[in-house]
Amino acid sequence: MGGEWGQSDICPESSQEWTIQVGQDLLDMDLGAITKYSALHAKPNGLILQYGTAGFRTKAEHLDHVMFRMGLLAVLRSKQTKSTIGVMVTASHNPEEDNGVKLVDPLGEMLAPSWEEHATCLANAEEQDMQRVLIDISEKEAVNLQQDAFVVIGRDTRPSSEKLSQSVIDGVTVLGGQFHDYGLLTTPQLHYMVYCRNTGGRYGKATIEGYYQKLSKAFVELTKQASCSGDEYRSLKVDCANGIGALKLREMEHYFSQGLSVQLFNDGSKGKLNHLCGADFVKSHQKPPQGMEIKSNERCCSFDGDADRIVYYYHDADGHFHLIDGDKIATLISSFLKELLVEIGESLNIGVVQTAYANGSSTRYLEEVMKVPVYCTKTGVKHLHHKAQEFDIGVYFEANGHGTALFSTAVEMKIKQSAQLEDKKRKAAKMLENIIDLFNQAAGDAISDMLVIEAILALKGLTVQQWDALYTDLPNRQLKVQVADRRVISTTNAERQAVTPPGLQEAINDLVKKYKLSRAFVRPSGTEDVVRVYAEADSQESADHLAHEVSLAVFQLAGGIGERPQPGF
Ligand SMILES: CC(=O)N[C@H]1[C@@H](OP(=O)(O)O)O[C@H](CO)[C@@H](O)[C@@H]1O
Ligand SMILES: [Mg+2]
Repeated sequence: MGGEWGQSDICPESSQEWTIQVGQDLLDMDLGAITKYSALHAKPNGLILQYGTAGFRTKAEHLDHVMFRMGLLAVLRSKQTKSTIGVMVTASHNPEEDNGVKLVDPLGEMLAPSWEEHATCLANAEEQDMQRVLIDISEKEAVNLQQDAFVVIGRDTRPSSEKLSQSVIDGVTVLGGQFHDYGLLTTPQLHYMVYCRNTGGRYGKATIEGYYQKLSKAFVELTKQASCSGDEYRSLKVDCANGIGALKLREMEHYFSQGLSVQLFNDGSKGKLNHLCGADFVKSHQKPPQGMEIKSNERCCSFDGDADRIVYYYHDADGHFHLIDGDKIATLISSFLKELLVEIGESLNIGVVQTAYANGSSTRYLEEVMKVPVYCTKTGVKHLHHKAQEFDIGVYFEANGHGTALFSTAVEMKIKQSAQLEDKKRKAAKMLENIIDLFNQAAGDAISDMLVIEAILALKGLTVQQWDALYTDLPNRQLKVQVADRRVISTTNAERQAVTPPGLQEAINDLVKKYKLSRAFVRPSGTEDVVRVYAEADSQESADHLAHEVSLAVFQLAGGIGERPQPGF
């Protein structure tokens, strides 16, 4: 995982005379108090962490200082944006012993890139440099320290999360920020709270009740219109990864029970968080979670540890496992939305955003059958989210099940005018209005996505097998390779081609040529200290061979350490 020990080369040194430049309002920061409290959350000497794809993540025992400092940073960001900022304590699908933290920007989005750099500098500053770094950030970002600050905090169910979120609160308070601690929340619920608070309640009420009511009302309205409402459509098995999703789904289920009954598994009452269960396990092992009994053709889904990802699956009559991942979820959602737009008769544009991990069959189906434009961005939802904002309706999903749909103000305006439309169009517009309310537009959300999917399946009268049959995934394999320094690999073209080290891309090109319908790429992970390898081909055997051969090329050309990658999985 992310933690490294050594010298930080990330933060520029500022001038020795910085004290002279400090304006009067900077001195208003109670620097003495910061130093005093910071010592209580001391940084282990030499520990260096990087704000990665999903914030900071490492072993929980190394994170106390990071939490305190992210409390400080959230206050500065709140003052600068004159908005509420969120801080979420979670390590999502990573093991229970890990933890992590990420900041949520005013519209529920991921932290802006320049502030990610500040986060890294602040987290890595040695005690004696803390004041300087804080002042540097305030100066660079022209933070008005007189401004009020408000921070909202949420945490997952990890044993370490409560204490770590208290350290965030310490950081917020020492810089004079106000806060609201929501306690246990899913990550997307915290994003929702931030979005609500910064849009004057227009998006919804910033309470857990407000979240449950908004989504459930939309879901119940939608499913009322479904003509197929047999039991088959009304029950779903949910693997909650022994995480926060179980608590929140249990609280919420009675709000929507007239439209759907959920049966919860891995609800945290006995098993360990993310252990042999959850969306990440199911997607990467391509097998069902432990602790869930699946009868043939039953519709099942898995959340990850902080409930921002979801994948579906079922066993066919022969007992074969079928995974329905984020790509197929995006396909179902975008085809439904496209049909609604056609019915309403509006020429609004719709686009689907994926990453290099999207299965080749999904991209082909979307482009060639559905005639929907598809775009590829770098891994990490912030990239997909950003791209999706360019469309009237932007649907984005990572193959691992993290995603949502975004709707522009143009769409919302058109729907408002729908009262003047003829009957059939009005019905479609009403449906679209409810679907918009059902999506969490601040972030990918397992609970919200689950309800969207369930509503669409019911409205279209689709079984899980019919959904799965939209297209057939190309067999694929993902592997990890250990190297001394994964930064030796740099990529371009939305991570689909390696630029360095020299010779690596040429080697991959030669290997790919040996297989049919094949594709492969490598990239350094943003959340683990590994290089990820992805390969797909016309058969599982070929995909496995190709992935193995590419792993060997990485090992040889990018400074592999430990044992050479072995064939077989
Ligand atoms: C291949 C893969 O699934 N990568 C995941 C993983 O990122 P990496 O940078 O690959 O470690 O964690 C991210 C955060 O949860 C998620 O956004 C991303 O999709
Ligand atoms: Mg997650």
